[in-house]
Amino acid sequence: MAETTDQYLESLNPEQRRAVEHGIAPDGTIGSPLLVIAGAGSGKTNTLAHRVAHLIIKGADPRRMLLMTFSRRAASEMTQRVERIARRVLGDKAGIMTDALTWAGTFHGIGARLLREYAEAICFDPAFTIHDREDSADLLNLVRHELGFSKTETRFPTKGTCLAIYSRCVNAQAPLEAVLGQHYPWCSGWADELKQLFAGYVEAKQKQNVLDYDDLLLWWAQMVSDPGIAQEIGGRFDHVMVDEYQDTNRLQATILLALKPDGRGLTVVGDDAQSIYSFRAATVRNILDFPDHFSPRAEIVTLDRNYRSTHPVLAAANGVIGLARERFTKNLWTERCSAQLPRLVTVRDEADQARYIVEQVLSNREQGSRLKEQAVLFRTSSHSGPLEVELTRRNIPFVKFGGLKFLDAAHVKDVLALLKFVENPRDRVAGFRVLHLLPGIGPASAQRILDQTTGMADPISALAALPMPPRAGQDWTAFVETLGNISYSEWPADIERIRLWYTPHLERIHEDAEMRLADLLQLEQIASGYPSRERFLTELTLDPPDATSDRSGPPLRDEDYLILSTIHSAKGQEWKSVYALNVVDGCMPSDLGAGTTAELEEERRLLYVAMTRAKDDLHLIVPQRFFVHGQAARGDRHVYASRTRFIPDHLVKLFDRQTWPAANPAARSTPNQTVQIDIRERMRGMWR
Ligand SMILES: Nc1ncnc2c1ncn2[C@@H]1O[C@H](COP(=O)(O)OP(=O)(O)OP(=O)(O)O)[C@@H](O)[C@H]1O
Repeated sequence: MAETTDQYLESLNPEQRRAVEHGIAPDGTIGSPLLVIAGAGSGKTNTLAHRVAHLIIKGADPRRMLLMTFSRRAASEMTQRVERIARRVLGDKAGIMTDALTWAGTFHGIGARLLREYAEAICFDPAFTIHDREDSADLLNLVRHELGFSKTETRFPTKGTCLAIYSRCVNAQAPLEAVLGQHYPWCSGWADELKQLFAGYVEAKQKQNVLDYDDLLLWWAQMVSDPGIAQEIGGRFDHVMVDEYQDTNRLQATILLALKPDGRGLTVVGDDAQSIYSFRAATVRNILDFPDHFSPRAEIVTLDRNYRSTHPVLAAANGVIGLARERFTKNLWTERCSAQLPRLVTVRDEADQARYIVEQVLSNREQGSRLKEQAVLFRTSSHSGPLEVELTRRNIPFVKFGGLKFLDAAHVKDVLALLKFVENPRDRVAGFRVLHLLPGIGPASAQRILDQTTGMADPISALAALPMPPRAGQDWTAFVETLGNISYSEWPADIERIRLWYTPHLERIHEDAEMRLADLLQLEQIASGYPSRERFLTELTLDPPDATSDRSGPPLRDEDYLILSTIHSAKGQEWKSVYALNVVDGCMPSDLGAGTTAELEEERRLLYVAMTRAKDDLHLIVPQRFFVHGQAARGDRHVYASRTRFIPDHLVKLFDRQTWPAANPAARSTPNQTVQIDIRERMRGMWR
């Protein structure tokens, strides 16, 4: 039976309830801005979902709500939660109302939609395609060659570095010189050339009608710098809500302020202690400065009761974050008691680390805990290698999040490139990739073909009219025919046509064609869930599916499997048991992140994020030696490691310290190190 009063709010604590009910007046006037500082596991997601549901129940129009989350998955989970809450009052009408929440998505995704809608007002062609990071680096590289910078005597920064510099300037809205000085001092001597390169890059993008990731925010920010457009877009939404605000950058803050200059109807939620995306120029200042942008100041609600973790787990996490240099949120508290301290486990090396985890995971499963309730977290995707081998050997299914993405695979990129090329035939990066697939067409002829066609009014017809390249033969005819068919076919039939065209090339290029073909079928499956080619390409480029089931084969949805995830991808999630790999200096903090104080602080927050994912059971594992990653495939360089500096001696008492396996001298004697034979000497002796 439907609830009549606000019973659905009764499960909330007083602070959560204050955040949910803030500024909702019976006469429908829109309330003042709200900042919710929500500690880990304090019910941030739950609170935001209740707020949206409460707004809908009290009569707000879901079509006039803009809800921005960190990933598309988070947006759809949020919408489902809203529906579940609203259903208690609205019954079946709840589904209709939440289906009308069409403006829920990521900042970049929403930006892309608005730019298409307002393209005319900003003199832009709405049929633009979006370059992912790799496409952007390729285009930048092309411009770098054209300007002759790749042939400089001293080494010009690589395409990846150039893109990172460009991206930071754009997102942090900082001048090139400042970015070079602060983050890339070794590139400071190239400031003039980099400026030329970036100017050329911007020109190339415009000519080809492509935008990169950063452009989606940059163009959006530029668009709303026009007060008329800002008012028009801002006026479409009564409520603008942003989750994970600690991981937004300056451009995103600029956009929000332009949409809602007086802050009415604006809600942002976040936790400064979990800010882990500064490499994307996210700044924790956004959340700290938010209240003072408005007059009167934004209302602040702090959620500091943690519902997720037991007291000992939380005490250890509080201990780690308590040593942070700058802190704004208070310590979290919980009522969940337990006698089990988190474990700090010393193992000999990464192989033992993997064995320890398997032993624990299986013993938990024996005791009734599903694999899915357990997660192994790591700083960098490559750290899980030895564990993946052990899991595969022991037949334990797992799914890995973070690291290599499905869409990074060459064959998936090939198919998407053709789709992108049909969508926007001026996109030279896509065109180049596709032409390069044809036998007999090398880089020079691909460039020549694009030169002859991309400037034409109808590049695809122009391409079809070109004389057949001498060495391409029948492959050329099939290609041109396919292009023609796709540009007129109905979505999602296009993608099947492309697969049929691509299959012989796949078989020619890759030995393991059969496996790769399975990925393409999966891509087709994903595509059928999107209403149009444009939406499919946009959404997929902006927020690619990130699970790879690696060697274990793709598990079915309702099967049980262990979760492996980078800490970054574990954001917002929780598990009964959590195992953190390589809690040693060099991994946490990572060697790469141990430069500046700010970087080091972010590494500390990463460990905090990992620890606060655990509900009952937390294992931090410290291998005494580990292999240095990034060396040649079978390199065997290893280093001796020490416990992370983020857990100094005085915090160790918060943990149950263990050594695994328990010392057993008979079973595991260390090799006798006294010299018995000197083989090197023998070898030399052979030639004397
Ligand atoms: N009022 C409440 N009463 C009981 N349980 C709650 C309450 N609010 C939240 N929880 C529970 O607390 C846990 C954490 O909630 P949620 O995932 O919303 O936290 P979060 O703040 O988003 O966490 P994080 O920022 O660490 O990702 C969930 O299991 C949720 O069901």
